[in-house]
Amino acid sequence: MAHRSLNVVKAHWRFFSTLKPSAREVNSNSKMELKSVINALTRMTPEEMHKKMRDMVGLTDDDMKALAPLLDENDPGIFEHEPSPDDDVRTHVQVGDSQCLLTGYLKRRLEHIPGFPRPVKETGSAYRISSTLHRGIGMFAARRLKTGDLVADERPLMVFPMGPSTDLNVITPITKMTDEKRNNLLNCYSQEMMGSIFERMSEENQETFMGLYNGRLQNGPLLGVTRTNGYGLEDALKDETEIANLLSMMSSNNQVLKSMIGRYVAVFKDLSRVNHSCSPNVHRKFHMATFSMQLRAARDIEEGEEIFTYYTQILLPAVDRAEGLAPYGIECTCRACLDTAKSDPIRAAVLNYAPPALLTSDARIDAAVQILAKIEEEELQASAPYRDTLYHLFTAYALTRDEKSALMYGEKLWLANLAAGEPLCEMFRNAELLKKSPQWMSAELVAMPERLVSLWNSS
Ligand SMILES: C[S@@+](CC[C@H](N)C(=O)[O-])C[C@H]1O[C@@H](n2cnc3c(N)ncnc32)[C@H](O)[C@@H]1O
Repeated sequence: MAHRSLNVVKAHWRFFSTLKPSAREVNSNSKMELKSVINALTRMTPEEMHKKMRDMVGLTDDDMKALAPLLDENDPGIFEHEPSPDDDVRTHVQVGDSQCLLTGYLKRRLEHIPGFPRPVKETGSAYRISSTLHRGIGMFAARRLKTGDLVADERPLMVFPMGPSTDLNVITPITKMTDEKRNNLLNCYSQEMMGSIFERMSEENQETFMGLYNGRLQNGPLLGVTRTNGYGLEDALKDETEIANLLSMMSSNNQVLKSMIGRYVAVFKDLSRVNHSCSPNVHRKFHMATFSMQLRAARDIEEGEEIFTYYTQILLPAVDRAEGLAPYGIECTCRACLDTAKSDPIRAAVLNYAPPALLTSDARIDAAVQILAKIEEEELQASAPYRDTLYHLFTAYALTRDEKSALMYGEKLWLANLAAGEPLCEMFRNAELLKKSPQWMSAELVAMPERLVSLWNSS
């Protein structure tokens, strides 16, 4: 519950930190009074600000309860880390059927999650795995899926660390090597790690693993399969202590090595069959609490449509995407790669779009609406600018009190957050809640500066 309230407060804080410039624009007559109100607001702690706003707009305790995000079932809770000598020692850990090689720190972090591992969700046969025409095996929607629907939730066959351990005896000589020597050494090291994980897998999982596509035969059987099929788990599962250790002791500026330390890769039975598209139709997100990766529909998907994720950054120009896909042996033939003259400028516009803190002028709203249209036309709903643009449009229309447009964008925002696995999504789950959101409440006040000042003075 404390978590929920904190999340609401954080959302309020995020909104109010954008309030200052627009409130000044709204009515220059009450500029001085407004300025002092807003100065006072920005000096408050989030808790104080939250209480003040509640009192001013007359929200009841029931309203606040309804507004609080539902319990985040994937929340792993807080971990107070007590340093221990085995923090950086790697040990084999089995989670369900998954075989993992994790540091002592990460093992303890997982064990600290209440109910770990929490159950993986049933997806009710939302997908099937079968052959594609030109991309080997792929994943397909077995029924119609709506934006935000869960497509798959799966534990990995194996999880292994990307980099060497941060033991000084290992790191120091590595940082002094030439690129070629270092790569060779890291390959041998990774082969060894992979072997030790593989031999612990059940026979069935070993067979499944070896049946996955190997597009990197030059890396050998185990490492080849892993590099073809592994998903980087990024911030969802990482060892912060290894990263902090490395940064404090490494004088070398080797970015590749730095990006590997503390990071993990996971290989899956079904999720590793999902092919790449530069306009992917799902989000993927790993959750520590269930120790599983979820795919959710980023837009509506028809029955029989292929499910696509991304293997490279989708907003980059086609030539840069091709570079990212080359190690997978992929020459992408998606619509965007076939018509780069049309697609590249659209993606550049989306990538470079930086909405002002508040969009309240017509010209700014028009610019955001146009960017949103480009995102939808180019099918980039799985990219971060989609949610950002929806958030800004919802806020702008709430502030300009265009209820119909605000609710339309608010609902899209809720679905987009749900699809991305963003825990705050529940705050916007229906029109009633949208109308009690901080954005909506502030619209009432900012649109009438005199009322804001008098309410402020009386509350
Ligand atoms: C993780 S696997 C995906 C499943 C794979 N298709 C299979 O048959 O198991 C990655 C490999 O799939 C193929 N692939 C994935 N996306 C592709 C695409 N857009 N175009 C062509 N091949 C693709 C490439 O061979 C790539 O190395």
